[in-house]
Amino acid sequence: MSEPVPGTVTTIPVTGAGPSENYDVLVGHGLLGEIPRVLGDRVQRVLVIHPRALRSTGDVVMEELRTQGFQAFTAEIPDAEEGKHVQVAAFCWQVLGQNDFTRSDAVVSVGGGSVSDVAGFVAATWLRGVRVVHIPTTLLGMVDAAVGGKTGINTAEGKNLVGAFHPPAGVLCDLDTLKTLPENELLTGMAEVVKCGFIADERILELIEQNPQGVRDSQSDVVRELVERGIRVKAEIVSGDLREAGRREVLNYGHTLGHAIEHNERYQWRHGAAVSVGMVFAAELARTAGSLADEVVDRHRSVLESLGLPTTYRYDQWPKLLEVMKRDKKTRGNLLRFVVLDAVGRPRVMEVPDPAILFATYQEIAV
Ligand SMILES: NC(=O)c1ccc[n+]([C@@H]2O[C@H](COP(=O)([O-])OP(=O)(O)OC[C@H]3O[C@@H](n4cnc5c(N)ncnc54)[C@H](O)[C@@H]3O)[C@@H](O)[C@H]2O)c1
Ligand SMILES: O=C(O)C(=O)C[C@@H](O)[C@H](O)[C@H](O)COP(=O)(O)O
Ligand SMILES: [Zn+2]
Repeated sequence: MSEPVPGTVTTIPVTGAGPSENYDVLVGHGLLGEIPRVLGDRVQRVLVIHPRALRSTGDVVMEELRTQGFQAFTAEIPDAEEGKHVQVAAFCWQVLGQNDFTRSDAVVSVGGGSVSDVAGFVAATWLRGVRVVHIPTTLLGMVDAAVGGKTGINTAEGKNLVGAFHPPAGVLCDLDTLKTLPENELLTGMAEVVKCGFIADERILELIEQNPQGVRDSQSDVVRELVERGIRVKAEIVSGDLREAGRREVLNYGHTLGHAIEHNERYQWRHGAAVSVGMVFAAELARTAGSLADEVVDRHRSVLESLGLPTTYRYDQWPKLLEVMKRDKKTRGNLLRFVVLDAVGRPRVMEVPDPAILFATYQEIAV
């Protein structure tokens, strides 16, 4: 077990509706040894949920837990979006049941956002809620999915349609785990970092623009700064609105079209890639409405394309995308709602009652 390097652990606090919903996100190297402390004294049994690709990290976590006197069990789940399925949740519930997990026991997720989403949902629903600790192993998981307590699974009709708000007891972002992450996964995760840049922290955009090589190296100083800045943006927003009664919706920037594209691609596109197209669409929508300057729209394309992310989608798919977007969680009745910008750092929600406006905007990104 690697020991944390003294002085290099960053702690970012997140607050919920009450003290039991407060937790810390730790960023650093060699953090896996922190798990027992984050789990707390009362926990006896721990279910470690991970996909096959993270088996060796899962084994390290299991070993650490057993060394510390916990009863540790494992559930190996299908990879990526295949894991966000009700049958996978049912499998995990079965493992919890067969091993007598009580309300004082816990779940640990080891993996990307798909794993923290389904493991968080399992923890939220088992006995109506047990502790969960997330160990994100993708950039996207660290800056976004593991933080904030949104959990969920997909259904045939759409993305994340079933879920719960269930804040973790803690999040351990061990940057060492990113060493094995393929570059494509690092870059698709950057889409959510760019999102944080556009909605709240322009310095993020500058860092990406100024460090085209550094952003491709998961162990670089600039990636660590981006991870920490992304987490701070998310932590600040969810701390005021855990259950998405209002402002938290801005974290959905680019997701209305993005989720529809993921569904349309049968989840063969990564989430971040779809959100990248969705952000350009949202920027064009704001330009159509006359609220966003041309140069900010252009900046969306230049930043995202510098990361190798897509910014266009197939023209003939519009009717199918529109159907799926009607089930977006921001929709109210028949009214579609989109997060748009008035400027960098100034997001708001825009209601779009006229599908013709959406179609006209879609033509700006369609190929
Ligand atoms: N709950 C939230 O707030 C929230 C926020 C953002 C995204 N999400 C969800 O997160 C999911 C996307 O997460 P993601 O991009 O992390 O994808 P992912 O979890 O599907 O992981 C992507 C791939 O990377 C592999 N992988 C993970 N860690 C690795 C490592 N260290 N080394 C090598 N391979 C590794 C996985 O096995 C997988 O094949 C989507 O389902 C999205 O909806 C949720
Ligand atoms: O945390 C949030 O709130 C977000 O919207 C973050 C998104 O990046 C994330 O993809 C989230 O899972 C989307 O949530 P949904 O409510 O649109 O399913
Ligand atoms: Zn997202």
